[in-house]
Amino acid sequence: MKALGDEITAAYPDGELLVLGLLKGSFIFLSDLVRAIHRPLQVDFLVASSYGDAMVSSGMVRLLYDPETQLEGKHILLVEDIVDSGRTLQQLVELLGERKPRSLGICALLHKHIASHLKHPVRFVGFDAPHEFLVGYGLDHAENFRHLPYVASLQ
Ligand SMILES: O=P(O)(O)OC[C@H]1O[C@H](OP(=O)(O)OP(=O)(O)O)[C@H](O)[C@@H]1O
Ligand code: HPA
Repeated sequence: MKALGDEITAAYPDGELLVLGLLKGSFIFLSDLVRAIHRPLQVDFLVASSYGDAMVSSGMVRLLYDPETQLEGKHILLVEDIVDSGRTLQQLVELLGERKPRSLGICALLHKHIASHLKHPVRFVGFDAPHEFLVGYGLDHAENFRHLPYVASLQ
């Protein structure tokens, strides 16, 4: 976490930084990450869902909570727990881009590197992940396992 926090700190030498955590999956990662970033920042959340109880994306990303914080003119760092098909990111990047941020960066704890169509690269990646269904450290299957203090595979 220290390396990722240092990398992010160095990437934003100036300007307002808003760290936007994508819930629910990023709740543990986000709280560890913001404490490893050593510069002033604001935190808000976005709630989206596309998996429900399934292990494959429904393809439809539902936005359940939209951040109240003003995004215009700020560096936005969107924090994801995992990038899998990339559909969630693709749709959220389009939505957030319309709000005229100064920049839009993406940070993911885990990246499966499946998505070849991602228009917006994931700039900060914690770990490359296997093509397996992962749970723990915020990640769920049917709302279970989020509390595990480690990441495990269900395969
Ligand atoms: O790259 P993708 O295939 O779009 O998958 C990644 C997204 O799927 C999961 O969210 P989910 O919809 O399960 O909601 P959750 O965060 O509440 O678990 C995960 O937290 C990511 O946000
Ligand atoms: O591997 C995964 N685990 C949990 N949630 C997910 N959402 C997309 N991929 C995954």
